[in-house]
Amino acid sequence: MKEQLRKHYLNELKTIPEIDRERINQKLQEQLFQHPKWTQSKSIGITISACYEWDTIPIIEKAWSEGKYIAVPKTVPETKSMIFYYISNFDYLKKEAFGLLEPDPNYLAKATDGDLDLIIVPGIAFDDDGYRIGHGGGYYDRYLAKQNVNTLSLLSNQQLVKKLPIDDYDIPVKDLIVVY
Ligand SMILES: Nc1nc2c(c(=O)[nH]1)N(C=O)[C@@H](CNc1ccc(C(=O)N[C@@H](CCC(=O)O)C(=O)O)cc1)CN2
Ligand SMILES: Nc1ncnc2c1ncn2[C@@H]1O[C@H](COP(=O)(O)OP(=O)(O)OP(=O)(O)O)[C@@H](O)[C@H]1O
Repeated sequence: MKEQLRKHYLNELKTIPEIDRERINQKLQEQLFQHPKWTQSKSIGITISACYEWDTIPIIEKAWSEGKYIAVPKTVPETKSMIFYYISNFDYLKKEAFGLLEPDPNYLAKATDGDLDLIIVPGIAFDDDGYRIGHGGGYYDRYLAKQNVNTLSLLSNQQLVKKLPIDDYDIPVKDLIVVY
């Protein structure tokens, strides 16, 4: 069920025309930068976006320009866990599984639990309650199970579903910014 939904919505995302993608990216950023969770957060955890994901690069640059701290996740496949590392430029990133860019721990400082004021959670489909389907690694569910941190996701209405199937371990995102 989840696997089918994941495939379907991933395909939807991949086929959004470039012109719409640009407009949605613009609006997501506009709304994010006005959001109280953004303005009130000093340290933000966010991924480096892959091609079909919403562009996080301008978001990271904006954060730096506002004096915020940015931390990006490195996945630990053995334990299916994530560790966030602070970055202040795009120099120390490495291509890892699935072509995702991850921080190089040899050069960067770890964010300790409780450091981050806000985590911007990636996902493929979401429902009104903030439940989400991601890439299927369960990385965010495991991470968010360990600590109660503010979370927010960015999505287009094409990614919004009335009701997703929920498993015991699923942890909903607290706020959604949806662009129509
Ligand atoms: N840009 C970006 N970075 C991100 C994420 C993301 O969604 N986007 N992640 C968001 O979580 C984490 C990486 N997510 C991953 C999710 C699944 C698998 C993976 O190994 N998938 C296997 C099957 C998983 C399994 O065996 O259960 C596969 O697809 O074959 C790897 C990384 C952290 N970084
Ligand atoms: N807190 C947890 N403890 C143990 N296993 C978990 C936990 N959370 C998720 N899992 C496992 O992770 C797997 C993937 O979960 P799910 O399909 O919800 O991932 P996802 O949310 O789509 O992925 P991601 O969080 O990486 O974007 C499930 O098979 C589940 O058993």
